[in-house]
Amino acid sequence: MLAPVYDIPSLADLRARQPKQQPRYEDAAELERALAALSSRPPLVFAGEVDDLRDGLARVARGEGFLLQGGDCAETFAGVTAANLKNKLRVLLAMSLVLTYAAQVPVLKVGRIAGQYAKPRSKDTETRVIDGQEVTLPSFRGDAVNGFEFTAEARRNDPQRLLDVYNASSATLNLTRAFVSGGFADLRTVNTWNSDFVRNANGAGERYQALVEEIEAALAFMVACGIDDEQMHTVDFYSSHEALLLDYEHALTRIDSRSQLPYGTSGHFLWIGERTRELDGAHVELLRHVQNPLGIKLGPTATAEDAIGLADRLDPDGTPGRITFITRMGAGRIRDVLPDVVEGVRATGREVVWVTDPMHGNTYTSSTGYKTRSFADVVDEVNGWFDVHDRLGTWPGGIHVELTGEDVTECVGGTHDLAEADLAHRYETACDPRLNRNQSLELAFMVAERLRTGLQGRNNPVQQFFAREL
Ligand SMILES: O=C[C@H](O)[C@H](O)COP(=O)(O)O
Ligand SMILES: C=C(OP(=O)(O)O)C(=O)O
Ligand SMILES: [Mn+2]
Repeated sequence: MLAPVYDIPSLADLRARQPKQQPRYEDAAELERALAALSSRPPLVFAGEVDDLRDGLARVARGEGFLLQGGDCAETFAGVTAANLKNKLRVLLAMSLVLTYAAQVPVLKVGRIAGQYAKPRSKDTETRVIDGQEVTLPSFRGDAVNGFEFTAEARRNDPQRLLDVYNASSATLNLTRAFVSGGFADLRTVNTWNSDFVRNANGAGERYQALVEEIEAALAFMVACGIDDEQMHTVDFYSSHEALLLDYEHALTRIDSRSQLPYGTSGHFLWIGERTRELDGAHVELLRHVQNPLGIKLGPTATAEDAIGLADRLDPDGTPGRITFITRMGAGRIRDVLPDVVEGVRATGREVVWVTDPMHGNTYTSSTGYKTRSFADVVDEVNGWFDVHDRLGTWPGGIHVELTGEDVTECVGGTHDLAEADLAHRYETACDPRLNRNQSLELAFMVAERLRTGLQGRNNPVQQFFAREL
């Protein structure tokens, strides 16, 4: 195993590793000026918050917590509005209430928020037919890099956008902190959002009505017992994104003045994507130096050896809460591929967090030409993931979902049974199709059911409480 590392690698070292998925800029001097400006900006998140999240994830790894991570595939600058953020937080908080009740453990709430502006793409260019002519332009790589609009000017990589990412993330974090501590997250209000959902949710509504009523009764009981208002209405909420752009992440990697240790300060939780997780690559090299909790995406070709190699490189001393494996294998592959990976990692004695991303292995193009996902496939992958963990006795530690609080029509299926023909109605994503508000809540209720049935015999804090001798 490698020794722990306490310095920050140079940008030159990272660039020499020829990292994948990085934008090239026409004017190198302009990039350097933007990075110099970024380097002098204050951190977006603080070491103490990052440590708290890592400690929370250590509890998840032990089966004493659950992770809910969700938000847009690609945040956009235009999407930094109070209404958009409020709706996104609302759906995440509503999901988290149901999950907390069902899992009988605290739920860590982590947004794909305040930094999720850069996208790895499968193709470098995009071709469209315009006025009968084929036009080919660079792919959209997220607002951090270029513009979504299909014009040569918009698709030009612009280093100023890195500063815009910082500003947009800062505004988002500011509002998020205000929302989650200012009464918006009050559990009573949150439960009314869930009852609205079940009331309007066709068949699924009846199935989940009882759960909402139980939660309401539990809340009423807590109030009757005199639980203080503060506990009812403040929650912790963390930010996360894929640490894709090395220029940006490097500029925001800082030595914490108290501990003298390096932290990624662009977000609390950083993850390495499926396309950039080579062991000797620049992404692993940068992130192995920071103290943040790290996510690693594992696709359908991942092996136990890959997972163990990454864990050894990124976490040589086995820090609790450091490693989260986010599996995104696809509904058709999860039951075959996941068991070996989980068993291999478990045999090393590591305690990691196992999370399912049921989105990225289930993308296809609809007959109407939209990049979409079927809610049934999402549910199938989640069920497959639960089946594997239940069989192996490992703790299914959390879900990672692309979602929005808006009533978009990007994924088919769900309570309102969206059809491919409906996709055109409100297809607004800048990259991958997201679950809309109802689909997200339905997923939370479905996960809650699985958590409840899988709880038998599990030694969690609630069960310990009831088992304690009086
Ligand atoms: O979000 C994930 C990836 O960026 C995305 O799925 C890639 O999409 P593409 O295949 O359209 O490039
Ligand atoms: C790019 C993403 O995922 P993956 O790396 O798993 O493809 C994503 O989470 O948006
Ligand atoms: Mn995506």
